[in-house]
Amino acid sequence: MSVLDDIISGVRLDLAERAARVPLSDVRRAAADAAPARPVMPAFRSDALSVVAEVKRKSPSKGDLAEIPDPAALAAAYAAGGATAISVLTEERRFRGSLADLDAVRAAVDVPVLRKDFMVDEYQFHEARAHGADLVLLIVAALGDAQLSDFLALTAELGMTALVETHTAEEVDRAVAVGAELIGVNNRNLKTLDVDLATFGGLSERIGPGAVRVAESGIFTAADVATVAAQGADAILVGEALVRHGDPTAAIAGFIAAAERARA
Ligand SMILES: O=C(O)c1ccccc1NCC(=O)[C@H](O)[C@H](O)COP(=O)(O)O
Repeated sequence: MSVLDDIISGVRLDLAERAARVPLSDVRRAAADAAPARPVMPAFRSDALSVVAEVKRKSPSKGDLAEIPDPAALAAAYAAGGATAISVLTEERRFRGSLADLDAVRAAVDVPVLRKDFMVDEYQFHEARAHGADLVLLIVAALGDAQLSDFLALTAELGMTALVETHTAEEVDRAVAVGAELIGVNNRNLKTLDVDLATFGGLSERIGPGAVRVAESGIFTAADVATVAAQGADAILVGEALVRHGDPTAAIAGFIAAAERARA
């Protein structure tokens, strides 16, 4: 079983437990009653590099990263540095995230908030919206074609935007074919956890100019940002480097400046 399969097994167990406590009909109602999702794409289509800054306590590849006792304060620091969106890991077993983190972050910032999880069931989309998510993650490797298309449609129906994550040429083609507007290339292979920053560069052109291109994972330095920006990244998604940084506000501002220099 791959790491991704293993994570998804745990996600399904936790989901079954939540669904037994709160039926889908209640979650649907809560989603319908939630404040509308914030617009996402205009900010991502601006000329400057967009930074999606992640609240990440722990990961399967690195173990414990940071305590983050106050995710709202961290998110506010990210927004102050110019983050375009905040990614909140809500998976509990492997990342020590929670829906409570999502609630806290959504209440603390005005920028859009991504529910970063392993979305495999309709329930999670209504749940994401009920907890204020403006974006959700769709991992192409975890979904069949019909699911990918249905979940993209459900995301839009709920007023949210999908970040459609890929790692191979075939997955990029599937993301483009389904009409994804925001396509991520994860430099981390979720089956082996190997990280190779060159993955983005190898797939960027294949995405083409129609979608916003997001370079995800393994980005630590201004030089890393310059590399992916020169390869066509419109946005970066960064977790570990920011949660371990003493001054995440300055780090994000530095990433944006590095991209500007690389493109000049
Ligand atoms: O981070 C992991 O180890 C991981 C393992 C398996 C599935 C997903 C995983 N991470 C989710 C992410 O995509 C990253 O948190 C995100 O791209 C930020 O990565 P990084 O900047 O390298 O922390």
